[in-house]
Amino acid sequence: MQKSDVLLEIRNIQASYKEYPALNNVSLDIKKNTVLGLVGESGSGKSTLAKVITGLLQADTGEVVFDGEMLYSKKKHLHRKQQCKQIQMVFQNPEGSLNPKHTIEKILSDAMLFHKITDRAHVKEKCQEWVQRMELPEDTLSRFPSSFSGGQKQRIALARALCVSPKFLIADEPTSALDVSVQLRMLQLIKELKREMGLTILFISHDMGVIYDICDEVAVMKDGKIEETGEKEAFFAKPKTEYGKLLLDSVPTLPYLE
Ligand SMILES: Nc1ncnc2c1ncn2[C@@H]1O[C@H](COP(=O)(O)OP(=O)(O)OP(=O)(O)O)[C@@H](O)[C@H]1O
Repeated sequence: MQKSDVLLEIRNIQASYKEYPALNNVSLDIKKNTVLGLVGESGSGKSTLAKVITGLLQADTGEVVFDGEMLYSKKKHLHRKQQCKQIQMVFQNPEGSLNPKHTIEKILSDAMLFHKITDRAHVKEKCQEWVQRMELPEDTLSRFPSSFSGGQKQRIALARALCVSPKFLIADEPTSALDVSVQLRMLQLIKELKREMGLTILFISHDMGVIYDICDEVAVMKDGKIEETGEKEAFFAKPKTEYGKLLLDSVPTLPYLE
């Protein structure tokens, strides 16, 4: 693999909460235009890795290189604003990224104006485009986050993340709180937007059916370490490690595989 094919290089990251070592020498390459599924049991360090990539948590050692540029190393934070624009995140709980006191119009326009995606004269039009793209109700822009269903809130959070035209999206269990039909539509939307926007995605999930549906590659985490990585098809056909095998064996059904 050529270096230029890689969007995000994570090199030897160690990260801890006080004395607790949550990430132990994690290295991972994420290729441009791919969806990498990050799986592993609860507490294995998946969200911690996401926090390090987004800069929410400072790593103790290691480096993160984004699109050939050092994002940070040796506790130094570089290119903070650039990082905010290029790397966006959606969480299991969309409320976390939606200010309850702001209308959806304010939430979307503040993000686009801050990152200079458009100017004041055109921002409302852009907000409206996102409402349509996300198949949200017509009156969405004048409403507050609490007035939407879980699935709608998650689509607003996705619009909030993608309206600033990031290159990289971290999706941390974005569909796990949704019922199955709403979950399927959300996954379809993510796939469509990935194609349209040329996004690279780190998709964290416990659901191996969802991972199979949306990902190109899989990385397995256990106890703060990467156990194995590989192409999705190869992983699902024959995991390289006992733990990978255990994860697949513990899945009762894989509806997306049928
Ligand atoms: N703020 C925190 N303070 C102390 N320990 C934490 C904190 N956040 C996470 N941890 C610990 O770090 C380890 C990794 O947690 P993390 O949330 O990254 O796991 P995860 O793989 O994302 O789990 P899940 O799948 O349940 O979301 C766990 O043992 C967790 O208890």
